[in-house]
Amino acid sequence: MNPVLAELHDKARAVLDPVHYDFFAGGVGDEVVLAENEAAFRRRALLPRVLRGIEVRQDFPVLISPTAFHKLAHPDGELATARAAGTTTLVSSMASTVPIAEVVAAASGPVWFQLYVQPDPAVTEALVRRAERAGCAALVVTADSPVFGRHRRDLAHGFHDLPAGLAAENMRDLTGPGLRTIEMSPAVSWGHLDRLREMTALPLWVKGILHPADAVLAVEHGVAGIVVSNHGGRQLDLVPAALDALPAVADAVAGRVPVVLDGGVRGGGDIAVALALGASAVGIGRPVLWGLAADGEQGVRRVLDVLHDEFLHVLTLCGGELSRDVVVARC
Ligand SMILES: Cc1cc2nc3c(=O)[nH]c(=O)nc-3n(C[C@H](O)[C@H](O)[C@H](O)COP(=O)(O)O)c2cc1C
Ligand SMILES: CCCCC(=O)C(=O)O
Repeated sequence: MNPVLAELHDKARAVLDPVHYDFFAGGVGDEVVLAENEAAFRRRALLPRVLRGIEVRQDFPVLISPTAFHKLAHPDGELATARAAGTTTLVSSMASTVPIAEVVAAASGPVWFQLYVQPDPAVTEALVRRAERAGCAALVVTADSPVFGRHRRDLAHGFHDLPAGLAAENMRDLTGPGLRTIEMSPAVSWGHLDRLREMTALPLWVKGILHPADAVLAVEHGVAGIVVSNHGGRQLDLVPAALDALPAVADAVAGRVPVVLDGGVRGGGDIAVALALGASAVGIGRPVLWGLAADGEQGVRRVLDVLHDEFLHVLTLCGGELSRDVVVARC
């Protein structure tokens, strides 16, 4: 792991309420997948090409993955994350503790809105309109959550709700009192995705694809892009590491839409490996939360800066271009 990210993680662990730290850090079940997401990168080595005479000039292929409840990490919450994002795309969770319009207003780069399709179509449509009005540049539908993941750390702490004063602000005036604000529903299907495409002109991404056949379906249903993700090991503790699922999905998609990988990216070398295995960019989840908890806007900026710097360094050492053949197993 990049040492700056490790330092920010340590600081976040020290400053956060342990219950909130565990909400951010934890995974589902025995946390096998949580560990595997990072371990999968350690199982790969890069086989650099040399003497290619290429000076690296490349956009930073990173998005901020959607994570809920940033005010649990820092009082400025998603406002700090948005300010720190700069030109990096921020995928803002529907479960943000700042309303999406304020997140977009604080950002200088693109903000995408992550959506859990709600059982009540009127609530889903209201959220889409809210994202459109706010000026979001895309919708990201999370597909891997037909039910809430069972996070043992949260269950052990009895952590079920936000502390007084914090709320999932995008839901505030949409769901009646006494309702659990955000619902997950196993009834959500490709038909819902089709209806969303008809409902809005915003590009529609789908997040949480692992099976190549679902990647093909997603392309057939007209998505603008796919996020290969196991939700950071927070949904089903039996799935492969996100990185291990990437090559087959990239093959199935065959360049028709961009494929983003998230889960376990903890350094510039990890970004290079994911790109070589078929990703067009990676998403970063927890490291952003650690930066935010440790040092607010500055902390998030540091996370993005060190990843950018390290990625360019690794890319230069790899001869400037990444393809499948530069990744080998580390035996
Ligand atoms: C605390 C936390 C909250 C999350 N909230 C959401 C969310 O609201 N919507 C969503 O689609 N994914 C959510 N995720 C999953 C992330 O978008 C992403 O897939 C995952 O964190 C990537 O793995 P990483 O943390 O190893 O980088 C959450 C993850 C964490 C750790
Ligand atoms: C309703 C909040 C969902 C957050 C989430 O997706 C996660 O904690 O993984």
